[in-house]
Amino acid sequence: MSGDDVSTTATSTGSAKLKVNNLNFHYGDFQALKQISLEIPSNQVTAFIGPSGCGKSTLLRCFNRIHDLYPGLRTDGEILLNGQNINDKRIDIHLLRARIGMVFQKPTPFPMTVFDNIAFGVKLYERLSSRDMEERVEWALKKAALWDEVKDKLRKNGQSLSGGQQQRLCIARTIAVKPEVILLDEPTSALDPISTGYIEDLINELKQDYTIAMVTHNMQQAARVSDVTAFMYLGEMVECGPTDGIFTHPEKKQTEDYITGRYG
Ligand SMILES: Nc1ncnc2c1ncn2[C@@H]1O[C@H](COP(=O)(O)OP(=O)(O)OP(=O)(O)O)[C@@H](O)[C@H]1O
Repeated sequence: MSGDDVSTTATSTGSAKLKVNNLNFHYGDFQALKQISLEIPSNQVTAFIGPSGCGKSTLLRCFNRIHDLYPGLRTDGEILLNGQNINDKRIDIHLLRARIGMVFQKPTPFPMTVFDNIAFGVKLYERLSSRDMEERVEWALKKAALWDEVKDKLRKNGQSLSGGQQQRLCIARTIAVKPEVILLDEPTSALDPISTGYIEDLINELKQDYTIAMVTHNMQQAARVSDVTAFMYLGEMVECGPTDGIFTHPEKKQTEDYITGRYG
């Protein structure tokens, strides 16, 4: 565990919640991330963009060590969460995943009731009375802007909701354990424009309480919802900075070519 506390490090956009230093990642012989360094500021939305296969999802998955579940994968370098290196083998991986929650591209509610979808994760970390659990479930559903639509369906199977509702249920499930960081991997790519609008509004609300890192293929979405944009190419971090600047006057030609649709 690192003794350095960088949680107050000032960046151009705010204090860093996550700080990545010289991160490399290998799938067997293939190096998917090369010397990645960046800061993810607190209470802001950082969007990762770049052509297919450039390593966006791989990087996001490094932030809560999902790769640990699979053999043959290798990582080196540091990822500091409030100054603590999460790649340190002494880190409690379950607690880490409570602090850094993840929502995937395809809505993945558990095959259980709406209520239990949320209560399940909370029970892994906390012992709550029935009443407190009911309050937590309601709180999470309200935060995820889903409560009004499901308050009479709490005992229905979560998988019976619409796709957009299922994705908000997954966001509610993530929020319910009170994480510090929420990772969103193309959270709207399976959704219609109305559901996408809901999720984008929600992301905007959630950044008041959480730090958000998201992968998106949709450049308009990155421009609409993110404060910071990171452009990746072939496993490298090409450019990272305030979203306005990246979209109006990128420093690197590769970034400009990508955002103007010249490749990718
Ligand atoms: N399990 C795996 N085993 C081997 N190589 C992998 C594995 N997962 C991803 N890769 C490779 O790592 C590179 C980065 O993949 P990754 O999924 O992170 O890219 P991405 O930028 O998120 O792509 P997309 O936008 O298409 O989702 C790609 O070349 C991919 O083929």
